[in-house]
Amino acid sequence: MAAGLREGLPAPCCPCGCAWYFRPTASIREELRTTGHAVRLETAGAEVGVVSVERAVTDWSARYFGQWWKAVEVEPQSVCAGPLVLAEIDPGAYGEAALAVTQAPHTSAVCAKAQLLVTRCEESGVVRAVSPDQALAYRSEPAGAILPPPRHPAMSRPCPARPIRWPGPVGIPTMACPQRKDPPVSRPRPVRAAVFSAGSWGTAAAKILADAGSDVIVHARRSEVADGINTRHRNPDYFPDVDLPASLTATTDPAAALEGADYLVLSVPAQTLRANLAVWAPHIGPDTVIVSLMKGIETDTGLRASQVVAQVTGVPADRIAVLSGPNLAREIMAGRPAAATVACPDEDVARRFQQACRTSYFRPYTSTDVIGCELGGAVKNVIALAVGIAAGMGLGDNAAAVLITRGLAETTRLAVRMGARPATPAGLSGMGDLVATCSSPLSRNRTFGAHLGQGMTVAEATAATRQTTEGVKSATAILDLARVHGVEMPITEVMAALLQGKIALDEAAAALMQRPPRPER
Ligand SMILES: NC(=O)C1=CN([C@@H]2O[C@H](COP(=O)(O)OP(=O)(O)OC[C@H]3O[C@@H](n4cnc5c(N)ncnc54)[C@H](OP(=O)(O)O)[C@@H]3O)[C@@H](O)[C@H]2O)C=CC1
Ligand SMILES: O=C(CO)COP(=O)(O)O
Repeated sequence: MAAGLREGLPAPCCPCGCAWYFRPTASIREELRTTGHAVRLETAGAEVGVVSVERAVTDWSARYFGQWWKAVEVEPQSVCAGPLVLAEIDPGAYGEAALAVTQAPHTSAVCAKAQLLVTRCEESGVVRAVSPDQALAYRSEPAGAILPPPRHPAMSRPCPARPIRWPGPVGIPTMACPQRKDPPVSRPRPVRAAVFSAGSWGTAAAKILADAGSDVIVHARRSEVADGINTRHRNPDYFPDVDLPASLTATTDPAAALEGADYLVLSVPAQTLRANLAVWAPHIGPDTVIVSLMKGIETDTGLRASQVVAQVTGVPADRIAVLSGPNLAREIMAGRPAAATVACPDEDVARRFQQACRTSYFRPYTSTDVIGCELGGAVKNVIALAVGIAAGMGLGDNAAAVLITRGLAETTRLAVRMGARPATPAGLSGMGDLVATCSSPLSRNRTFGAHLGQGMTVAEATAATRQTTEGVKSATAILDLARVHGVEMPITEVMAALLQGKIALDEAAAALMQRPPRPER
């Protein structure tokens, strides 16, 4: 298996004519052989080599697969592949692969607790697969060798393996995660949660967790916010009028916040996640579960927040959860009832977090559909912008209802095409959040839209908005995803054009109303 490869010649390589996006060139083979890193994974009956130019990839393989199989670091020259699997992590190449796989007849499977969409070319035997949860694409060739076979007797045996020394859990053969110091133990409550950051939703989520009995520490980037929480039990900037539980503390030190944390709960603006997380990642413990509260799509990559988390931290998908639903922070701070969905490929992880954040006023449900939950949360912000515009222009309640209903239709189309379960967009993270956000004057996205509808420019509306308005940046990223996946999203398309200054308000309304008539789907 060769992973993390970014160059190569796109070449048609199946008799069926399917063009694949990557073929290892001779120079890449040489680079892998000379400067690459390799890990051999052994089970009782099989062996596989992972070779990559990026150490992070082989480290991750050892850490992840080493929990079940024997993992040893070896010289890359010792790896001679028979069947060859290429794994591609480049977001652009992943997007192309996802499109190719989803447009061909394909099946859905679960591999390492993540969904895998698989298609096979009968003639060539080439298997292509994408894991939407992890933004990983694979291509398996029935034969081929990525590195030259050993040429002399000294090389005909595997190179002396360097064992990765960490104790495996009892009963599991050999090696486990290099970062794991002890076998997993069940922790007595209270669990410890570190909430990054101290904005609207971070503060409300911290309050929920503390009210549920968890030991909660908030990471604030400004010391005056941390001081306010520690000394006056109030968040002076976001909720100066609401008392926080006295047990809730805050710090500006990420290492202190993450010390012994069972959960890292992330609530920063989606476009800042990658850079922030890179700084925080070294302090994340080997067993810490990461929970994303964010409802945005990264503009440069088209990745969902959980995918960014996986990329930056190397934490496996079954330790990354998302919480999403109709959760206007101000209402939750007032103790008004709300519900949400906790989604994780590992339902046990989702159940544990469900327990950790269950209160008399907050009712979490569980799901394994991370894709559906995250897309529902991201797209509803764009639809809320449109509903806000309609409200600002005084277009009436019928128009709002049309936008919400057709907004749900386009959310569902995209989510299902990207691997979500069709029922998820109809749930709390989809329709539930869409209704709350599009109806409430508390919504920042709806309010931003209303400003536009009343005649402000995008720059003026941005200046008038202090808090995070994810839909403004995510609209274009979602539209790009729609195009990659061949899905029609007319409201998103019009919103992206409007936000980019390509069309005016009246043109936007006309563009939606004058679309060719069609059946309701
Ligand atoms: N508010 C809500 O009701 C809900 C929000 N969400 C989602 O939660 C996420 C966060 O939103 P929300 O809490 O509302 O946003 P806010 O604008 O209220 O708070 C943002 C927080 O992130 C911090 N922050 C801003 N920019 C940066 C940066 N560049 N680096 C590090 N920290 C930064 C802010 O710190 P500082 O104060 O120092 O600027 C603040 O603590 C979004 O994805 C949103 O869609 C989800 C459900 C409900
Ligand atoms: O996500 C939210 C409610 O669930 C908050 O929406 P806004 O970001 O538009 O305020």
